[in-house]
Amino acid sequence: MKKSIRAFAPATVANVSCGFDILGFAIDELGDQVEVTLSDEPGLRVVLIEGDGGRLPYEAEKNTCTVAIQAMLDQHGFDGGMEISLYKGLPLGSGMGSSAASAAAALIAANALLGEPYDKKELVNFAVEAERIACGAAHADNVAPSLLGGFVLIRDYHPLDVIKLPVPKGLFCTLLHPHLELNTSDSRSVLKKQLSLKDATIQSGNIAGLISGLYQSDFNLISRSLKDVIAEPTRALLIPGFYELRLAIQRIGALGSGISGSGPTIFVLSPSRKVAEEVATVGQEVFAQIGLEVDAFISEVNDKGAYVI
Ligand SMILES: Nc1ncnc2c1ncn2[C@@H]1O[C@H](COP(=O)(O)OP(=O)(O)O)[C@@H](O)[C@H]1O
Ligand SMILES: N[C@@H](CCOP(=O)(O)O)C(=O)O
Repeated sequence: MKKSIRAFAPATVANVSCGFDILGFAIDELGDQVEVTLSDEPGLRVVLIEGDGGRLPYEAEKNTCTVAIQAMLDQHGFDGGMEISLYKGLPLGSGMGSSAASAAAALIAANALLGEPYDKKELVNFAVEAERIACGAAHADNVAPSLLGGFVLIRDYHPLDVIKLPVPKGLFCTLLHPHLELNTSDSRSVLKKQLSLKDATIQSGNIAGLISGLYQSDFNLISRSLKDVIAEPTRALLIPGFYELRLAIQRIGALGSGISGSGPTIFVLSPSRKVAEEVATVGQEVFAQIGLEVDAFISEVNDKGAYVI
């Protein structure tokens, strides 16, 4: 029988407001699964995709699963074949790192089939190549937390320097996914190309504050730091209900809200499960008032990341 390995990789919240392209965290349970099977026929082939409504490409050079594995094999030198089956658990263009979860799960499974020549941090180098074809930018703030779990900082891209950060106990996230689709490439195209010195200073203060808050488990500091002057001002205009939700969750004790990745999903951090649940209820009311359906999901920060099933 041909050898197969199946892996799961979680959804992720990239940027976390003040960490544009340099910070992300992983979510529990929601994610993609990929099964990779060794084949006698050389090359990579996507043989099955389920859960995508027939929208994802089977071409190896277009699917993030195969692009990521190919980047790994180019370095590894393996010249056999692999067949890839993708089971999508994440909606496309949602801002929950859908393209990244596929790449991360594919790499974990293929790496395991080869006897784990690479550790998870090394796999990030291959996964960013998949993001390059998915949205035109090799950003690592979805693939790194999806692979490693927890909060992950991308200190540098050249070369990649990926740092796992502590996860404070009792921190909960509510994801509110309005039934809209935003492609990451489109949401990147609305970003302003220049940053003022004033905004660079504000953003630096907040990212430093957020990371300090994670190290100190200081919810108040985390709350004060969840601000974004780079991407949010232009992207929030693409998400109806964004500011109404922010006002509503402030009244019930949430720490803060922001755009998950490039949206339209909104993440809200809370100091307890109880508040996170109230956020889900309030969020559904806010979106109902503007006639938008929304899925709410509550999760602790997933510290495990992608794994072989
Ligand atoms: N395995 C895959 N899973 C998801 N998207 C993929 C995959 N392979 C290629 N893509 C492409 O990536 C784009 C979706 O990525 P993106 O808009 O960044 O969504 P998300 O924000 O959820 O990651 C689509 O154009 C899709 O065709
Ligand atoms: N840093 C990226 C993150 C995109 O995340 P996604 O989940 O929307 O793909 C960006 O802000 O463009």
